[in-house]
Amino acid sequence: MKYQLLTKDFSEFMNEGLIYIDKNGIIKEYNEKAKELIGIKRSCTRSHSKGKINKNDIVILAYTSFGYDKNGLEEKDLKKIGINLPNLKKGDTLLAYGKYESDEIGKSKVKESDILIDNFIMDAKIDGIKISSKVNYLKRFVEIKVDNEKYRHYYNNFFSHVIILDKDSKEIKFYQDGGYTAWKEDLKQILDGNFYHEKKNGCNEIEVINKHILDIHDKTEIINDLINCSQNEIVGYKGKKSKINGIDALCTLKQVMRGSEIIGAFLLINDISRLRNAEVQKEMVYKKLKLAKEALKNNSEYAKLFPKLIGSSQSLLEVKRLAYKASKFQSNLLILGESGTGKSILARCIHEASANHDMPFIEVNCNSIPESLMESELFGYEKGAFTGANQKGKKGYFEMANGGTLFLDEIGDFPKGMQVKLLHVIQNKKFFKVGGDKEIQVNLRIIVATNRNLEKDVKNGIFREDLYYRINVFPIHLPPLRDRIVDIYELIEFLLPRICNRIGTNQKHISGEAINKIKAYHWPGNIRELENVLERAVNLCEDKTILSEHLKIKITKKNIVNREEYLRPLKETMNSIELEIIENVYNYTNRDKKKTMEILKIKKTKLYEKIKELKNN
Ligand SMILES: Nc1ncnc2c1ncn2[C@@H]1O[C@H](COP(=O)(O)OP(=O)(O)OP(=O)(O)O)[C@@H](O)[C@H]1O
Repeated sequence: MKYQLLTKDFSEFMNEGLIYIDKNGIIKEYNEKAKELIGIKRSCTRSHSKGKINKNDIVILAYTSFGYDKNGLEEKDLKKIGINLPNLKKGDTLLAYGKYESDEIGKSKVKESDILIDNFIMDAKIDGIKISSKVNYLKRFVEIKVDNEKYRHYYNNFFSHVIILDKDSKEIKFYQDGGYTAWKEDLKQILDGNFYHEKKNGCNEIEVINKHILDIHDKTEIINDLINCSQNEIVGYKGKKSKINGIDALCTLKQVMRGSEIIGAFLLINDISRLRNAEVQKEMVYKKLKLAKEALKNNSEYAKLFPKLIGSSQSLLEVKRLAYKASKFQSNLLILGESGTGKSILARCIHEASANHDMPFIEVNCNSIPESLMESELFGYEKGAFTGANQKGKKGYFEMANGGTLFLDEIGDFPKGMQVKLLHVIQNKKFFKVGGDKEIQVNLRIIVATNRNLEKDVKNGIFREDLYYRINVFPIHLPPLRDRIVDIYELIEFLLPRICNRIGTNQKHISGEAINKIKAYHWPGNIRELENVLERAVNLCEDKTILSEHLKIKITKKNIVNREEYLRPLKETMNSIELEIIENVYNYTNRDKKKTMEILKIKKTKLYEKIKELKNN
């Protein structure tokens, strides 16, 4: 087969990292994405010169998951800074400090991986210097603070943060930054006495073109395959799951031919670490849910009772608790919540959990019935009651629901003229059919729902006050999706397979980046909108994984106006809105500064200023 090498210009547009080597293993092309993924190019905020560690230098380290680094430390290496932790396990979070090759005993703090907390912090003082290290699992950053200088790093799967202070001056002589494996700056290498590179404030890049691939990369399986492929030892492959510099990636290898001669090979790297990250986060949510459930042990029945009502956030558990209580007695209920939050589904769940679950559940959408037909639809009519009526007469919804539940959705749209009749029947459980003279007695539960502010409607004279008090005996408020965004994982897990089945397509997964986009959005249409967006994405996505570009949602100003925090100077509010927009877009572009500036049409100085502000928040 004949392959043409992609031109440089084109490769810079690619979403995948691309590395091309000739048959001698010399790197001829290394696109921007590959540099970014491997950390060949990194942006540093502070400078330090090239150097190596010396006896009595102070080492401060913060490992999110000990032992997960390639070439990383082993427990025995920690002894070099006076730390002895024989029970330290792979994956534990480790915060520690100590002096290199000194007799002094270092200090450490360890958190096992299955203990769930939001922050893990260690504060200390060493030789009069205040140090503080912290892992924030929610925002996924790890930070070391020396006096008041903060070194923060955001991570996907793990990060090993290190700062070294000079024994005499106590100045920072080394700090860890992204891409440390490519820069050969793993702590193990440093503690073994190897030199670390100089860092310049701004963009730092390792020269890779015309270097041998093994000068830049270790001889891992994938790099070995690349060399073998360029030498025709293997033909290549597509989409193999592998690790490159600790990043989970799908790797594709192809030979490059000129005529019939093999002149090299290229490696395409598709970063899937974010997907893994989403998995990890999902797992954390599940674990938190488990803890929450344990905390609510006494009432655990209701958590299990409504499996159709997906979500385990605190606020939804509270809804389930109330709904469980409500299902156990025959009182009328009012369900409040924005459109698409699941009011209908909740009403049905309550009916199904009640003693009368095998009796009818009748759902009526009040705004779909013309006012002129409302009475006959609700209460039925006798034969010949009016022209055009059914000869035999008809049962109304109240009679149909007898013994079970009548669910009146959109009660806020109930015509004013009919409200008094509704009040009567709710109070007395008795009514007359249209054209009838016999009062009919029913025994049923009435659940009403609305997305309107009924209190306001009462004030404005649109809704009868007496009816409002009658139906507001037991209100349940369903929170909007944006206020229980942790439920997004379970909802997607529930909805996606159903949508795929319905459409008749293969099951799809969702990328971590897409989940981030979903989480950043405000979901004015709630779960109904989420269903629609996912369905559209399934239709647009030709592969197995839904990417953020398949999600047709926009993070607009409209999404953020629904706030009650404006009682302060306008300038402050505007600043925080601006910050929020920048943060959203920055996260949306996967922390791509260039893209963020392009989208927002802002200058570099402004973006950097705002990012700094975000970091300090
Ligand atoms: N917690 C949930 N778990 C699973 N699906 C849900 C949940 N909440 C809502 N849905 C789904 O979202 C869609 C909208 O829900 P539903 O019709 O119950 O909302 P609603 O609040 O009654 O909306 P409206 O006010 O517009 O009538 C439905 O397809 C429903 O199945």
